[in-house]
Parts: sequence; C-alpha cells; structure tokens
Amino acid sequence: MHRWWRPSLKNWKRRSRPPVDIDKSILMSIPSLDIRRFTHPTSAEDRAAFVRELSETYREWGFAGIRGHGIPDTLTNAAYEDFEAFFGLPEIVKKRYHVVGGGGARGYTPFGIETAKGAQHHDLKEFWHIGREIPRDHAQADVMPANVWPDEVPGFREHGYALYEALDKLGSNVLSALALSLDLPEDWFADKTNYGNSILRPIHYPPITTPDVPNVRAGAHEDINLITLLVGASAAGLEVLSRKGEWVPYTAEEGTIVVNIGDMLQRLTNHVFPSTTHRVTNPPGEAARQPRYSTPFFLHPNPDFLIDALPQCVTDDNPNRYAEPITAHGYLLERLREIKLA
Ligand SMILES: O=C(O)CCC(=O)C(=O)O
Ligand SMILES: [Fe+2]
Repeated sequence: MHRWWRPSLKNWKRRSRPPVDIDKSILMSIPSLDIRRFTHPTSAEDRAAFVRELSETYREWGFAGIRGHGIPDTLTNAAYEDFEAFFGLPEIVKKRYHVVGGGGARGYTPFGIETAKGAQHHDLKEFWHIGREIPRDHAQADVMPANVWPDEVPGFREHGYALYEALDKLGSNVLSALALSLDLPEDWFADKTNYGNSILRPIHYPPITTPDVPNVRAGAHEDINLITLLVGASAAGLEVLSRKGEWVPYTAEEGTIVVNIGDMLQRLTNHVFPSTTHRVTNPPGEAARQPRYSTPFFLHPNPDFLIDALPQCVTDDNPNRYAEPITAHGYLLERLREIKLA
C-alpha cells in the first residue's frame, strides 16, 4: 500500500486558493455530484462550484459518486446480461478466450490468477478485458492488442463496446473538470487520452461455498490508471479506506457511477489527488452464496504519455515525490508484474 500521507486539504487551500468554506459533510461520507452542472450548466458560477466541489471530494476521498451522467440503464443492463451469460458458460469454453502470454490484456482471465500487490492469496474473481478498437496499423498497435469476442454471446460485443465508449466519454468530462481545478486548460487531457490504453473489465465474483476461505473477493489495492469508472455493481462489498484509516463500505445508489482516482493521476498530481486504497469483501453468512458482478472502466492515458508531476502540484510543502518521469506504458508493465498479470 502507498504511504498514507498526503498534503492536507487545509494546507493546499492556504497555499494556492482564496479561502472557500468547505462543506463539512464531505468529511462524513463520499459525496455524489450531478455532472450536468458541468456538461449542461445553468450558470458559469455553478459550473465553477461543481469543479471546486469535485476537486475537494477527490482530495478528501479519492472517490466520488457521479449522477446525471446520461448513460442509459438499458445499455448498462444489456451489457451486464451479456457479461453474466458469458461467465455462466462452462469453464472449458471460457478458457478458449484466455490469451496465453497476453498478460490478461484482452479476453478472459480465469479464476485464481490476479493477486493484489503484496497479498498472499489470489482474489476470488474471473474477468474479461475489452480494449480500445484502433486500426491495426496504428503506431500503438503493438502495445494495444486487438479485442477478442465470445461467439457464444451475440450481444456481448455490441453492448460491451457501447458501454466502453460511453464510460470513456464520461471519464473525459470528469478529467476536464479536474483539469480546470488544476488551472490547466479544460481540454488538457484530450490529446493525452485520445488513444488511451483503457480497459473495460466485467468481473464475476462467484458464490463462496467453502467456509473460512483466507482469500477475499478483491484484496486491498489501488488502481493503476488515471481514473476508474464503476457502473452497476450487482451487490454490496466495495470498501474504501478513509483518510482516518477506516474501511468505509461504499455502494453507490442506482443511477450513480463511482469514479475514483488511480495511481497514474496520483503520480501526475504529486499526490494532490490520492489514489485511494479499496477492496471487495466477502459477504457474511448465507449472502456469500450470491455471486457478485461489477464492471470497472480503467481510463488510461496514451501509452506514450509521459507521467511527470505537474509543476502546480510541486511546492515546498509537497516536493516532487518522483525522481524521474515514466511513460504510461512503462508504468503499466511495472504494475502488471506486481499483480501477477504479466
Ligand atoms: O468489484 C468492484 O466493485 C471493484 C473492483 C476493483 O476495485 C477493481 O477491479 O479494481
Ligand atoms: Fe480497483
């Protein structure tokens, strides 16, 4: 896990912003914000207030709920139905979509492989990775392999990729708001993420039938990418580590997408936006016999983007924590080895 220190909200504000009253309720639980205040603003003041509130929420939690995103339930539900249909296939069929030596980049990764960094036991999950569709003669094609699609589930490709594109667009809006909060141009991330190596990851956590397993559904970890958007988890279990070091259960309300900061954005912002540790716990008692489905979208920068701390995030109180910049692809490879995917 990362060191749990980061510049306090108070110091950051004192250093770089005029004083603003913070709504103390953000300290109690993870706020949800309506992104229409940014995409369809009723006034410039309210749009600026949204940017401020989003930024404060991330500095405190590294997590936020996003409402008003416009992604229809019909799309999310159709995609989830197809994902569940795939995971319901016999293991021997699913394994045909496991790309041996592919580091789990595309297609199916069976149960028992991914292991949180530093954990003794593997996670209790199987998953699928959908990547960006780019021309096969694209300069980045060697590090962004072609997708594979399961023949057995006819809607999987259409619904899966539609969800990929919808979350990519929503993520870009969140990044635009964060860019403004860092005094960057609103479109600063656009040409750094337009061929980002982003991944949609439908996950199946099967029923837990053996009592007292030492494994957990997903061990405590931080996400690798810039931001993660999590839509429609089918059951409780996600927990977020608060600044005080307490595990806070976080199940978003219907219609709310969970959006959290990953390590690449933490590194770019020199920890001003923290990549918060989270995990998925095993439900107690009989509830453990229910499966859980969830689908995070890991929004990545372009593979050749150089992650170098933004000058406005490096101050006397918060000196640059990284000796050298690193490309997004170099960083990804380092991290995939740690979680036993590469
Ligand atoms: O299943 C979830 O709700 C979260 C999964 C997660 O944190 C991850 O795959 O990185
Ligand atoms: Fe995660």
